[in-house]
Amino acid sequence: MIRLQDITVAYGSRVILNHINLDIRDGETLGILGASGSGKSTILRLIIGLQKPSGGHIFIDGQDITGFTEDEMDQVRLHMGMVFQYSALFDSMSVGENVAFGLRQHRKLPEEEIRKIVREKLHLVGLDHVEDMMPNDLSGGMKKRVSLARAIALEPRVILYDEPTAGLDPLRSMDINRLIVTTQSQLHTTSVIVTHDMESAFFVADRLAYLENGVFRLIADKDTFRDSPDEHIQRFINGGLMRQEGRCAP
Ligand SMILES: Nc1ncnc2c1ncn2[C@@H]1O[C@H](COP(=O)(O)OP(=O)(O)OP(=O)(O)O)[C@@H](O)[C@H]1O
Repeated sequence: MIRLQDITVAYGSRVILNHINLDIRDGETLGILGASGSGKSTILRLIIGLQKPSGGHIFIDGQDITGFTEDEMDQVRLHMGMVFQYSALFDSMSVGENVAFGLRQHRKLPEEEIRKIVREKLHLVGLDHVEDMMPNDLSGGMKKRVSLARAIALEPRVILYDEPTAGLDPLRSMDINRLIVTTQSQLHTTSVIVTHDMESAFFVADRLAYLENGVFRLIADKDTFRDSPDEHIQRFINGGLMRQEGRCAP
């Protein structure tokens, strides 16, 4: 389990996260929602150790990782995969090299074994025979798939997704949503997804957490969330869905 306990993040006097608590259960898919700038990506950065909190503690499987050194965090990160907002592939490396990157860094495996794993992971995300292509030759949806293949190459127990459907058209977004669900069920990962995309959130997540003014206004299973009597939450849900249906300006 991942536990954020009494976490505060502040930049000078500007408080982004204000004593928040969050438990992410093993094997669940948690969606984190909230307005732009509310601190959603900050939560992912805290979990993967790219950022330290100003106060509070982060536990992973009962271990307090808050004060971990970079070397200690590297060990923790071996069990985590991250799909970044804009895929964040290395443009100068082929698709195969991108997916193999973590394997080459962390596993002493024969080249043939690495190639086999790369093919397997690319196959899992629905991409065959693309190892020799360069990222710039891929569509946005394909880049996201490669990014996911790279994230799962080391068979992580936790996958963090930052806006996985951002910039994709509705059909490609749904492809990625299905892939997130398939990946979760095949690898039994714990997944955390930061998104603005309400349709995606309701499709992939078991629970949803809504961040506002530095605190969680609501954390609930998705049916409870959808039926919340909180008008603000309803406006957020309906606003988001209306935007996706093109019924109001972004
Ligand atoms: N290094 C920094 N110095 C000052 N403020 C920062 C810094 N990094 C992030 N912030 C601020 O922290 C807030 C939260 O950022 P974060 O990226 O977590 O938001 P978010 O909810 O993921 O936003 P978006 O949906 O737009 O990606 C933002 O208002 C951002 O401007």
